[in-house]
Parts: sequence; C-alpha cells; structure tokens
Amino acid sequence: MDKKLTTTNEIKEEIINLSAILGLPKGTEAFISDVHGEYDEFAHIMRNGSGNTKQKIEELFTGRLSLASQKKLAFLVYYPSEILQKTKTEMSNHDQLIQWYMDSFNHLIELLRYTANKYTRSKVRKSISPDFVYITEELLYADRNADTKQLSYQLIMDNIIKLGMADAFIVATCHSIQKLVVDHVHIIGDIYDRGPHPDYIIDHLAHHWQNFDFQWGNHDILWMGSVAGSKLCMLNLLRIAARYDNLKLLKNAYGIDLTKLIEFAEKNYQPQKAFNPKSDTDEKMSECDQKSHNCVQQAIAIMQFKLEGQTIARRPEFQMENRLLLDKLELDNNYILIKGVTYPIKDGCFQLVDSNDPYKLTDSEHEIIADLITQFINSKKLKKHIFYLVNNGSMYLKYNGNLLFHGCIPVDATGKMLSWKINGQAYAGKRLFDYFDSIIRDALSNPTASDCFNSDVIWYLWTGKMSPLFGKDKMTTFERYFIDNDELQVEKLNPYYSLRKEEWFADELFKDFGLNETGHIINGHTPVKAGTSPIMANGKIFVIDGGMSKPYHKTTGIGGYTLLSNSYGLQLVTHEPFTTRQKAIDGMTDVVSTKRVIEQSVSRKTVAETDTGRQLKQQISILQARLKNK
Ligand SMILES: O=P(O)(O)OC[C@H]1O[C@](O)(COP(=O)(O)O)[C@@H](O)[C@@H]1O
Ligand SMILES: [Mn+2]
Repeated sequence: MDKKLTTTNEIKEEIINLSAILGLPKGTEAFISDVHGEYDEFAHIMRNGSGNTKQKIEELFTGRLSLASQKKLAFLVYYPSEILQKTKTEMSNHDQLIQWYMDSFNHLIELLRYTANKYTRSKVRKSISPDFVYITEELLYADRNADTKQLSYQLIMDNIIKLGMADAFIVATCHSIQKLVVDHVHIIGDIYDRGPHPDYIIDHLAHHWQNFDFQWGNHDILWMGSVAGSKLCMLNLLRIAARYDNLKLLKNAYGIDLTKLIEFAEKNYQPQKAFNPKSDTDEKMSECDQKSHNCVQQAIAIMQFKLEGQTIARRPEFQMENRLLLDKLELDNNYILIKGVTYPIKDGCFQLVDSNDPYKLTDSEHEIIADLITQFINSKKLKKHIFYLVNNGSMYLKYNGNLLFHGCIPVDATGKMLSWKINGQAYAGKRLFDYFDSIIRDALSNPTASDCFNSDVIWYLWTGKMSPLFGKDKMTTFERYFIDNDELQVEKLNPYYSLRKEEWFADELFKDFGLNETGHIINGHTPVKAGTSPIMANGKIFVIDGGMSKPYHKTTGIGGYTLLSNSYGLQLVTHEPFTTRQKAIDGMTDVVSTKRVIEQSVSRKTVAETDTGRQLKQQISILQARLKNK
C-alpha cells in the first residue's frame, strides 16, 4: 500500500479496488529452467509467452483466420520489427500495405483486449508504451457497437497510418501483448554457463519483468561464489567457459581481463584431446582460439585440483577425501593408483604438479589466481547481475502452494532426509536449504578472497554430495579428463531422483516444507530425455529442464519443457530444439510443439486464492480497521 490514504472516502475506494482485484482470474505463471546462457532461445520463449500467445490466438481467431494467418499473427507479436520489414518487401503496392496495417491493427487490438481482460486497467496501462497509452486505451475499451464510437475507432486507425505512426504503433502493441500474456516468471536455476549470453538474459529480466523470481542453480552458484571471493568457484566457471568457447563473455560483458592467464597457459601447456573446447554456436572456432582455450582449460583444471586438495584438507567435515587424486599419480604421472588399482593416465598435463607437494600452487599460479579473483570481486557489471539474482532469488521458493527448487532434497534410499553436520549442528530438508541460503547471503554481503568458511561452503554447494543443487555423490571431473574408465567416471544421483516418482515421497516433502499436499514440486537440473515423462509422483512433481543447452540436445532429443499455470490449471509445454533467431523468423518455426493439459478445473482460480490474494486480504483488513477507528 504505497498510496497515502487519508480521508474516509479514499480508504473506502481503496477497499473497493482491492476487493475487485481479488475477483479477477489468477495471472498466468511460467516456469522455465536451465537456460544456460542461451539468450536467443530464452528470448523467443519469453516473446511467445511460453506458448501462451499461440493458444490465445487459436482461441480467439479459429474459424476467422486460417492456421497460416494465425501463425503470421503470432510471429508478428513475437518479432514485430522483423516481420514488419519482411511484410513490406512482400507487398506489391501501397493499397495492399494499407489493408495489411488495418487488418493487423484490428487483430492486435482484439488480441490485446483478450489478453488484458484478466487485469486491472491500471496494470494494462503500465504495459502500454507511454507514446500510445491514450489511443490504445481508446481502441481497447471502445464500444464498437455504438455508432459514434465506431467512427472514432476508424478515425484513430486512419490517422495512425496517415501520420506515419503505423509501424511504431504495431511494435508497441506487440510488446504490450508480450508483457501481458504471462504475468509472473519463475526461473528454476542455471542461467549461467555453457551458452554464450547469460548477461543478456539477466538484462532482459531486469528490464522487462517486474514479477520474477529465481531459484539458484549449481551453475549460478559458481558465479555468485566468485563474486563473494571463492577462488574455487571462479576456477570452475573459468574452466567451463574455456571448455564451451565462452571466454570472451568475461571480457566483453564483465570487463575481466584474461591476458595473463592466457599467456601463462600457452607458455606451460600443449593442446590435449580431452581439453578440446565444445563450441556452442554455429560459428567455427579459429584454430588459434581452439589451441588457446584448450591450454587455458588445462591450466585452470590443474589449479582447480590443487585448491580442491587444500580445501578438502582444511574441511574434513566435508568428507570429500575421495576427491584427492593428484597425490595418487605415479610413475612420472603416467599412472594413477585408486583403491589398489592402477589406471593409465590419458592426456595428462601435470607438469606443474610437484610430486612432493602436489596441492601446492606455483608462484605464477598464485599470482594469476589472486589477480583474477580481485577482478571478479570488483567487476561492477558482474556485481550488478549477481546481486540481481541474489535479491530476486533463493535456494527454494514456496509460491501459490507450489515448492520450487533446482536440484533435489538429499535423502537416503528409504526417503529419509539426510542430515549434513557442520559446525556442531545437523541440517536436513528445509533447514538445510535455509542454512545454505543464509551462508550465501552472508558471503555476498562480505566478499573476501581469503580462504574463509563461507567460500568453502559455497564451493561445496557446487560439488558436495549433500548439496541440494548438485544431487550427486561426487563430481568426477578429474576422471572424465584423464582416466578412460566408465565406472570411475560415474556420478551417482541421490536416491531423490528415483524416489521422486512416488506420490508418498512428494507428500513427505510437502510436509517438511509446511505445504499442503495439493501443491506441486517443480525442479530443473536433470535433462529429461525424449520418451521419459517429466511428470512424476502422480502429477505432484515436475522436472522442467528447459533443455536449452545446445550441447545437450544430442542427449535429450528434444528442446525441453516449460510449465504454465493459469487460472484453469497446469499445462506442460514441450519445446523443439531452437536453432537461431534468424531461422526461427525466416521459417516461422515456433519452438513450442505441444501443450499438454495436466490439471484443468471448470471454475477459474481467482486472485483471492493466491499468495497475492492473501496479502491483499490483509491490506483490506488493515484498511477496515482504520475505517472503524475514524
Ligand atoms: O558436460 P560437461 O561439460 O563435461 O559437464 C559435466 C559436469 O556437469 C555436471 O553435470 C553439472 O552440471 P549440470 O547442473 O548442468 O548437470 C556435473 O555433474 C558434470 O561433471
Ligand atoms: Mn544444474
């Protein structure tokens, strides 16, 4: 309640307004996960309202517009500037273009009206470009059955064209529709890593979405940890950036200078097959970049393994001794002895590992790390992005009766929640999430490059077996690079991932988090392969890894899933793999392929039945109490 309400009438008016909102249908929520830097695909999904725009067009225009025309209208809404340009080149004369403008105005206003009917006028107004508020409202709320209004409607349309404002008006109206088609966006983690532009994704969210929340994913933790000063988080993210041809992001987006690191890597390492970068874009990497990314990945991997050794030694409570591998190298680093078995090393690059003190950094490594972490802590733009995620995010979220988190709740094979013992305390389930949440916030309010407890715990969240964001027994990065043995490379999933098929298990989790059994649990993190259902526990748990990560398309066979919750219920949306923005526009290919209704009720859910509704009711009671005291 930010308005100052002083008179009795003002208070009464506000009570009436708030009560009216309670009666409106609940806004549509979209759930998206594992975006992994794929900005173009993410933007496409936001533009198409996660498939919702297409559905609204279908509901409104079936029987009036052919399927092909519906598709054209949908693409005009998604990419107005590009479609305008394309349309103009296709028109053979001026009359044809005028007719197209008229048709488009009518269709867009009708669609905007249909999309806006769930919202208050004030909210709709906020979605309209200030340049067009007045005329859009005139068109939107005109009673076209009244003769006088019909005339003014026609005159407005006519004048928009005559005054040369048609293009700007179309673009603005399409943007309004984009904004209204989804009311609230939830991102269930992993904006960062592997894809080229997590920075654009965050800028997009910050500029376009007021109603947004975020549940941190294990990859985001690396970036958040780096800003807090964790050298291990930073080394992991740099290694992944080198592996996926993304080093340029650090310089271009965040001003982090890697020159010294690159020089050091090229001087000390030679390309090795295991370190060949995986390019995510269509552009091929130059040979020079391939070589340098390969060497950088090696240099960082070795520094990472060294600092991991030091951290594991100072934190015995992490119980990660099985990750100490550098000290098990033998015979000139050509073999490794693990649990009594000797394995040959492939693609070894241990020239800077001192066999007498394998976890000790060389002076140059030390200097490079110190310089980089200072840059990470001090990058203004990175700090801005990370604090946006911290301030709008959390380890988990309870929202409208649903429970949202990225990975898992660590449990044993019987489904009992496992406790993590740290600093003389034991944390399980919701308390474990709350504990990590508080450490992250504390770490980010006191960034430091020293080897402190908070930094170590944040790194543990990336890779520890009790991390709800990771959910596996160990991260076998070392074995995957250097040991050709499938068994050693296995990362075993926590039993959560098999138990989450069971309804009783979901009910237990709801209980622990203080939620009702009618809710849903929504996770990301594990790609869902084509043919495997993302719906589990009899419709109580959903896994909606958006499958946007291009390098992972081969594994999943589909793009991925998103979820929509509207006033009628839940819908699961399947996405086809997205190639490029240009190809999507040229071929008018919508990545939304199917929508499956999961839950549908006959009566619409209203705002009164949501978390916002609960807050509004509280505000109404406060106002009513004030009225009584007047
Ligand atoms: O495919 P890559 O680059 O080898 O990465 C594999 C690593 O990523 C992880 O899967 C974690 O990332 P995700 O959260 O995307 O699954 C690790 O468990 C694994 O070791
Ligand atoms: Mn993940």
